[in-house]
Amino acid sequence: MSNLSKRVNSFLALFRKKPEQEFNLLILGLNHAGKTTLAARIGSESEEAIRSITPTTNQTEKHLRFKKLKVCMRDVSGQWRMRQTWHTYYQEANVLIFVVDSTDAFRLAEARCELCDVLLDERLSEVPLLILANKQDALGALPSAIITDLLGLRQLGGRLWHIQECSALGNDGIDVSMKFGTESIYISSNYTFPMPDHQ
Ligand SMILES: Nc1nc2c(ncn2[C@@H]2O[C@H](COP(=O)(O)OP(=O)(O)OP(=O)(O)O)[C@@H](O)[C@H]2O)c(=O)[nH]1
Ligand SMILES: [Mg+2]
Repeated sequence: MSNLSKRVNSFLALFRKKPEQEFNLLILGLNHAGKTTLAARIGSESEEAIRSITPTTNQTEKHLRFKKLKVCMRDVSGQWRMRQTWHTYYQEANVLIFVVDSTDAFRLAEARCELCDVLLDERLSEVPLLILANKQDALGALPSAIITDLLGLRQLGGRLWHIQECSALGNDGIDVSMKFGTESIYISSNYTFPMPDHQ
């Protein structure tokens, strides 16, 4: 190729559309926390489908568009023996969503241990963390301030994190949660597109 055609080619390349990047949201948490219900809610599934969700056996992936971003949501099982497979999804994660059942005070210590383990992994060291204090519609749900203490979130240091009360089943607090999700993608990946408005 001549020098001239090389230069023309590189000039034209400036105008070619880059393939759109897809961002990975990894949804973790203990079994029964509400991860699949959340994923179905974000994916705008029907009420009937959302209310007939059963425990996850295989991980599921949903590709969708959220606030102008192309997103892949990974929802994995929180059953004890399946937690050993979580690490296989760390490498690609851009945002980690950790769902807790706010009504299950007894299992918050277990959730804290699992979360600690997850956050110790080097592959997630730069990944923003969104904690969802789910099931706020249910009687006895603990507020996010108490869950923050019980999970030891104030000791997270420099990591970008946020805790949000929500009800995946009642569709409450999901939009505001995802606002953190998308903003943290923009911040952590230096994504150059304009920030979307969140109306
Ligand atoms: N009251 C209430 N129940 C919820 C909420 N979110 C989920 N649930 C219920 O909690 C139960 C477990 O929900 P799942 O979404 O299957 O939980 P999961 O975290 O995916 O569980 P695994 O797949 O076993 O890891 C279901 O009966 C849901 O209907 C919520 O916001 N409020
Ligand atoms: Mg599930």
